[in-house]
Amino acid sequence: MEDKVMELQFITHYTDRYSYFDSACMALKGGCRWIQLRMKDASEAEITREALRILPLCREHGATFIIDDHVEIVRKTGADGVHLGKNDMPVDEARKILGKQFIIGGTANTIEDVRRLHQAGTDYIGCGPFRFTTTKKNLSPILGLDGYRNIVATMKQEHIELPIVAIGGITCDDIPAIMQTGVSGIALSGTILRADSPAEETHRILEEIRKYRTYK
Ligand SMILES: Cc1ncc(COP(=O)(O)OP(=O)(O)O)c(N)n1
Ligand SMILES: Cc1ncsc1CCOP(=O)(O)O
Ligand SMILES: [Mg+2]
Repeated sequence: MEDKVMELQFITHYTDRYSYFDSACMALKGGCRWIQLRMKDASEAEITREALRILPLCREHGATFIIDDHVEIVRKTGADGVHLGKNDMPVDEARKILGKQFIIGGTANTIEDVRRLHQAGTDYIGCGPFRFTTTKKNLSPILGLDGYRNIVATMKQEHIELPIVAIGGITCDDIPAIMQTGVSGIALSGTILRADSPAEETHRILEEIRKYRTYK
């Protein structure tokens, strides 16, 4: 996976305003090239149906397509990868099923989580929450800027090289400070879905991230 793709991951979330497909369309229109289909409380059949609509759209835009939680749906649909948290299938088990060709992301809230995910062979880490958000139930403790600074510093000391994507309640105004903690990118949902123009907001967010991002 190209380093450049890891700048912004748009995560879908149920709203009365937009379908999952429409929200993915708007993020892609705004220039995002990394989409995560997250459909909490939906059946496997519903997630599979939506994934099969969004996958060709991501292919047309040269975007990476990740599905939340469901290793088997990723394998069946040929999506690019899966995102797994502490209550999902362990990353090493998912790796045995998916092999090296698929991307596996993992959720971390502490440096211990990062170490464990690194050992297990994760490709990137969604690290958060930055602040409180209603998009996810049962949030882990809030990290804030200091949380990211400490995690990034310890990773450097321990030579752990893994892209860290900050997540949780992030808006465009937060991006300069978060990017300056040394994280690789940003994952978000609500701030794009609540915007008057989600595509324009995606574009604005990407421009902000790019001001602070150094490409390897
Ligand atoms: C990029 C990214 N980071 C973290 C998460 C959260 O995953 P998880 O802890 O499994 O919680 P749910 O999203 O499944 O509710 C994520 N999805 N994406
Ligand atoms: C999936 C997830 N994991 C931690 S916070 C979060 C939700 C991110 O969405 P938002 O940007 O709306 O807070
Ligand atoms: Mg999960």
